[in-house]
Amino acid sequence: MVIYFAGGGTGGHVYPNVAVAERLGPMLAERGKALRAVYAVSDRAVDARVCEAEGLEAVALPARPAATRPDRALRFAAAFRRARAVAARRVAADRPAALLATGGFVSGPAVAAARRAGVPTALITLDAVAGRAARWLARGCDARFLAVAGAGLPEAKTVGYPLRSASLAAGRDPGEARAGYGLNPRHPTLLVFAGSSGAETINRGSPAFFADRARDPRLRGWQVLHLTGGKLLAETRAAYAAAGVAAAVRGYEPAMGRAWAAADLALTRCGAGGVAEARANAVPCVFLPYPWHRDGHQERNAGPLVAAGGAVVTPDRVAPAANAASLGDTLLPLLENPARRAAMRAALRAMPATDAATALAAWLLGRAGGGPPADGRG
Ligand SMILES: CC(=O)N[C@H]1[C@@H](OP(=O)(O)OP(=O)(O)OC[C@H]2O[C@@H](n3ccc(=O)[nH]c3=O)[C@H](O)[C@@H]2O)O[C@H](CO)[C@@H](O)[C@@H]1O
Repeated sequence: MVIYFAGGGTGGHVYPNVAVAERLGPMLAERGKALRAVYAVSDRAVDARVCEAEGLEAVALPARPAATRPDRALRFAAAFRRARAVAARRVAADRPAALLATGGFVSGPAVAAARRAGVPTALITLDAVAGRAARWLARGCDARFLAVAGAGLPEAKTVGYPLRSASLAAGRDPGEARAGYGLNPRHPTLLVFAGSSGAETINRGSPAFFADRARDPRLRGWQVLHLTGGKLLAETRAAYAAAGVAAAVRGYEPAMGRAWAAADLALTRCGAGGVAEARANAVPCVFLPYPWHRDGHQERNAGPLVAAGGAVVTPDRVAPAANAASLGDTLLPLLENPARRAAMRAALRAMPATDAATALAAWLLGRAGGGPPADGRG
């Protein structure tokens, strides 16, 4: 059975689809059917990298993000039509039984092509704020789901965020995870990363924070696992070395569960995926929201974790020196206080669990006409 999964432009739009396919495969197998998952992604390098690493069958659509400037609107419309035409050709050839979209600018043309071909479509809005594009897209889909209640699509059902197994720390030993990165298995570890693409402000700000406090006894023993997103790899490595901090600096970790398992605390953005993983893995966080979004969705994504007492939010002040100074007020009190970190971890563990991947897989199965399991169970 062919199912289409649309969403791309960043890892945060592809991985939730992988999570749903992971659940749907066994459900179909129980019914004597095999899943062929086809991922409609963007033609950006970041999507190609994720699809290659995950071994996904991908259709790269030449879509572009919606333009806010009027002089770019024509270019957006032309790219939309081109991407829809590519998607339509593939949909006609593959005849998918259903399509799930996670948003991002490739979802629009993919959903449009599927609808014209009569394919049932669903949208999951991952962020705590449904932007203009998500609201527009939602109108064209047969079913609407939310990862976070109150995101601004009143008729949508809240199911939580679909998490793939590779992003879960469960079953991994923290000491072994640290040793796997060449770190001391017994030392406390700060995980630093900025979503799927990395951020120069965090890649520079975190080493600057440690450099400013090179001899501070409160940081004694701490080591860092820093995933740069491929940006400034050599510079970040050199900056930690100059600050005298034991650090494993990597470009990208395909199985984030390993990194979460190694972590006692995380310094990160609050993209929908990062927040959901921090919560599921019960890792306390200092969140630095992406500073250039106008709708404040990253701050809102972090809201439930902050309200539960499992995370704090502090603005990304962009300049490394400014971030190094402000992290002194937010990160330092957590680094030096194991009891507070333990309380934050407990607060995250107490948050209610969801299983969005199963809920979405069940919708796809129902709309695709999966039928009952072969052994007759309902
Ligand atoms: C700058 C920007 O606009 N970011 C948006 C983008 O985030 P983006 O895709 O960057 O971030 P998310 O936090 O949603 O997801 C990142 C994913 O990448 C994974 N990962 C990260 C680093 C690594 O080395 N390996 C790895 O696998 C994480 O485990 C996570 O699953 O889409 C999200 C979902 O709409 C939004 O909330 C974010 O605001």
